[in-house]
Amino acid sequence: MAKLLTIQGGKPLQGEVHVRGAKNLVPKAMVASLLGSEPSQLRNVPEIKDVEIVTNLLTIHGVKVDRDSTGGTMTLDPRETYSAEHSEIDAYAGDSRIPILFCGPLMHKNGEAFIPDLGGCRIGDRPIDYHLEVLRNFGAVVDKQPNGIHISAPKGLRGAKLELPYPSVGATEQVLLTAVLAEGITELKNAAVEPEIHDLIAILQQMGAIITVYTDRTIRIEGVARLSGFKHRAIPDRNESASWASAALVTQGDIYVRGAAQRDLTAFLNIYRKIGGEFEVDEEGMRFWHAGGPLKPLVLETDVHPGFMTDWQQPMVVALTQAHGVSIVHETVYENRFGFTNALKRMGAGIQLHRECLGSNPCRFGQRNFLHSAVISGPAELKGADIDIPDLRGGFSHLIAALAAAGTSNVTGIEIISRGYEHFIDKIAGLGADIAISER
Ligand SMILES: CC(=O)N[C@H]1[C@@H](OP(=O)(O)OP(=O)(O)OC[C@H]2O[C@@H](n3ccc(=O)[nH]c3=O)[C@H](O)[C@@H]2O)O[C@H](CO)[C@@H](O)[C@@H]1O
Ligand SMILES: C=C(OP(=O)(O)O)C(=O)O
Repeated sequence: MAKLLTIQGGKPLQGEVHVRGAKNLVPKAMVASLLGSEPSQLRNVPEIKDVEIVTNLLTIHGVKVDRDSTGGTMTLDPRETYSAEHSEIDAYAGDSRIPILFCGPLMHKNGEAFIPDLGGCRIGDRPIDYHLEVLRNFGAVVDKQPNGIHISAPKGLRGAKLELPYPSVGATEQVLLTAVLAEGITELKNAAVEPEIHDLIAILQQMGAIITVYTDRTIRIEGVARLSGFKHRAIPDRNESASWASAALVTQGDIYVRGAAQRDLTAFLNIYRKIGGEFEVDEEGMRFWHAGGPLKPLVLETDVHPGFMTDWQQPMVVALTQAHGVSIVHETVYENRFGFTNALKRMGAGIQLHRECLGSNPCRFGQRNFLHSAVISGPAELKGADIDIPDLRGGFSHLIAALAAAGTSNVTGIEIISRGYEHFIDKIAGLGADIAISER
């Protein structure tokens, strides 16, 4: 039965939440364990849906995955890996984007892989052309099938000179996970350099890989014949941290995020301070609060790292609905990431979407028919509404808006949020929100 979350808004969120390992790193570290000839250990693993999906996918390929019940420590033993049945793999079609990253590791282990159709948030077309192009350059043969792709390496995988058209996070990870055991040297230009990529590189280096990152977005990988296991503590989830920080700001609250790391939030914190949020840092985490006085409008463009991340855009848009004046947000990473603003408008927010680029960052969407710039006029008095969650970050931003709004919101589709936010209902309740869960 589907769950209904009822929120009585208007209470400042106050207290502490604990953020564990990053959704955008942990499942990939789990995939990396497949490359090893020995078991690996991953710490700081959150209980989120994407981890569960990847656990199941690894298990049907013969990897033994165990985790302790509370501490978040996972062991992954890939010594008896085999090719899973298509019918078993099909069960995971449409669930997550991570299966595409099984290509390289499974080809190295089994000579072939079947990858189900991908899921993930519907925030644009999300093609996998860069992934397939780099894999073909390594020598892979790709066969598109009705419900996925079959990929094989009849002549083995060889290092290649590669350049991405855009610094895609997933395609960069695809190259790393394939090149480390490919024969010879791989050079990747225009690579993504997000903190989660650096964490994955640290993991692969522990396993025995030789990887050099240059300052000009070039990554060089010298293939090795064998990799061992790793023991690693996953970096904290900077997107979850930014979401709680935004929740503190919008509800005029005060939240200590245990586990948050300042280093990976630089671009977010600059904007947070400009709009009127405050933060302080200690060894264990970060405290975020509303500094008092009216929030200030601003101009914001999303970008690849080290820019303002696209996954921070949605909670920040909710904060900007409360700023006194007109703000502009130019989304340059995904062509269709403002769908969540429809519900905010129904709640009373003043938001207009435009096809033009309202900003100066180079953007692939300006000459095309995409509503990828937003003009936000505030402050708006938000009112509770019925909301069906459309995607992960947009969905969490709806919760923030409902928590700040006057009156009652009835929220469905909250299962989507558990793909990336661990125990979020308990956390919101623990911060003093007036919420109830029922079945419908
Ligand atoms: C599980 C995970 O880590 N998800 C993150 C990852 O997604 P993901 O790795 O899917 O995002 P990418 O960096 O690959 O996508 C960036 C852009 O490149 C385009 N593209 C990508 C691949 C491709 O083959 N062809 C192509 O055109 C995409 O459509 C998008 O416009 O990085 C995004 C950008 O930081 C984040 O929002 C997601 O939270
Ligand atoms: C877009 C996101 O995730 P995914 O790539 O898993 O869909 C996200 O985490 O906001």
